[in-house]
Amino acid sequence: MSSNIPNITLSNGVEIPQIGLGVFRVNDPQVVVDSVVDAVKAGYRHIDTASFYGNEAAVGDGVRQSGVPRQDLFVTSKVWNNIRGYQETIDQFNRSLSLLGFDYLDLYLIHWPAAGYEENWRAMEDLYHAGKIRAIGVSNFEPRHIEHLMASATVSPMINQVETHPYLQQNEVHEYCEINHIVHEAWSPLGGGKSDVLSDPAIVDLAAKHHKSAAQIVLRWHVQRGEVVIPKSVHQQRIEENADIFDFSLTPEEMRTIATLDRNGRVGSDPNDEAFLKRSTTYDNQNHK
Ligand SMILES: NC(=O)C1=CN([C@@H]2O[C@H](COP(=O)(O)OP(=O)(O)OC[C@H]3O[C@@H](n4cnc5c(N)ncnc54)[C@H](OP(=O)(O)O)[C@@H]3O)[C@@H](O)[C@H]2O)C=CC1
Ligand SMILES: O=C(O)C(=O)[C@@H](O)[C@H](O)C(=O)CO
Repeated sequence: MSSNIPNITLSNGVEIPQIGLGVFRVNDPQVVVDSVVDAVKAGYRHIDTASFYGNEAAVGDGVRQSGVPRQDLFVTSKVWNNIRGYQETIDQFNRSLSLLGFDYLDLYLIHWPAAGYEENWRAMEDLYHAGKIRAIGVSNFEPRHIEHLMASATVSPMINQVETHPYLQQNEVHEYCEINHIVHEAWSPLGGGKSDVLSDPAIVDLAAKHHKSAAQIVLRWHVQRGEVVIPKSVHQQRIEENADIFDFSLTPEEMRTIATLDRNGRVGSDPNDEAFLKRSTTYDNQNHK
């Protein structure tokens, strides 16, 4: 099955497929490989991982078993909060590249705005200029974090990946990114399996009206806002379903209806939580939790 997933052009001209497969909390390497292969079969050309997820090697294996050339796939990884300083960032990037079995990355993100992120960024700028990374960005950055970064940066972030779904619409971040030519990428776009958003009556009504699933309505809402989304599933049917959202559209009134669902429905950690940011510098993988 092929799906016509469109690309979005980043500020440096690099194109990123608007839907990618997320693999956070997919711990069994074979399940990671199978999910990546299933996603590519379903038309995905974008995979989102991180050193924190502990599955970069399996993602690389999935890419090599997908039957699609590496250069036709867009792979993201991220540097975690325990990596402090310029050289540590360079070394961590090279560890991720080695685990993935790649000689370049399409996108590399600072995972959270932990103290000293300016130094992480300086290393990423050099890796970008050296052609080891095609695009660089940030994750979980509030506008104030980006403003602070830009005081010393020479390359502007091309993406900001933040928790976003109808119960946490991140409109301030969305507008800031739009004004500053930074693509808004949504993590936990379906609520991370920890939200009631997929059973919200308004979403369920729209799903019935469009003969689509609630997940497809939510993902269509994201893409019509111009966001990149990275839904995670380990089930082939859902992986296919999540990409099958380009044969319908939501009307302006329906988009306005979903806009009214916004509430502080955060399912993950909060970048404004300094205690979390400090604590997270002591973690080196997701299994600390
Ligand atoms: N930068 C950051 O700080 C963060 C980045 N991320 C990235 O974002 C990705 C996506 O976010 P994530 O939190 O994983 O979760 P999502 O919001 O993508 O939701 C995934 C959950 O929804 C279920 N699901 C998937 N598709 C459907 C469907 N069509 N219908 C019903 N349920 C469905 C999945 O179950 P099942 O697998 O059983 O189908 C899973 O439990 C992550 O995998 C990771 O790559 C995530 C967190 C933080
Ligand atoms: O936010 C949380 O509580 C999580 O577990 C994840 O957001 C994790 O911190 C992460 O960044 C995954 O990419």
